[in-house]
Amino acid sequence: MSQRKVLELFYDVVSPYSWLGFEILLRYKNIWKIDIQLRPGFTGGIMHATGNTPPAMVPRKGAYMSRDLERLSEFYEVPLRNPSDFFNSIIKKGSLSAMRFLTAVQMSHPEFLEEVSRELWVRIWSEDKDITEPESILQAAKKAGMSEDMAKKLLSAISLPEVKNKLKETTDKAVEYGAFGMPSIVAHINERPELFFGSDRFELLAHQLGEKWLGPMPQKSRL
Ligand SMILES: N[C@@H](CCC(=O)N[C@@H](CS)C(=O)NCC(=O)O)C(=O)O
Repeated sequence: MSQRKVLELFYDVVSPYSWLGFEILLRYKNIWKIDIQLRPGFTGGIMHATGNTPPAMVPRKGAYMSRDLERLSEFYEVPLRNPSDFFNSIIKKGSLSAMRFLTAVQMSHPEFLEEVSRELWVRIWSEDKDITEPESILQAAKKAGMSEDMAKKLLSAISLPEVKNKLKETTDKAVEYGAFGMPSIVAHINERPELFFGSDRFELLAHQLGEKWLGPMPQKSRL
């Protein structure tokens, strides 16, 4: 039996394009028979390490991005909605505590990683809600089906050096692969890691994997 190809998805919940990449890859998981490794990282760390800046810091790119996301939301059926105060929620408040929480989830209860990630995206990129306060993170964990006890325990772990180091290690690994932003997908094809940046390279990724791109909703596709 042929082995599933491994794809690492480096993502950050502050990044709306990461949400698209995450949902699309998961839709294709069994169609392309790929093994997806979710790798929560920190965009701020990648930007710092590579001298890059978030695209929306250029006003014209920010305006384009806002319309781009509206169109992509409809196309991919992911309920993205631009936050009312982009600068405050995305740039100023950011996602460090949320990404440390996801790292703690990954380390101790990886079975919740997918759903807690999604609930954090729903808060920040769909419901225009905070993801930085402890109560906000606990709410996301609860909606993901985690018990309050477990969520509180993981939340108290986010200041531990092991958790901080693991997030840094994941971020550094993405940079080592050549990443300069999020999402970054690393496909292990014929033992060679191939980096794909963004959520708009799926057609190319499919080609490289020797698979078919069936559009945004592959389960519904009649191609
Ligand atoms: N064209 C990409 C854009 C992805 C993107 O802009 N990602 C942001 C974070 S939300 C980033 O890290 N950008 C770095 C860059 O553009 O250099 C897509 O459609 O997914």
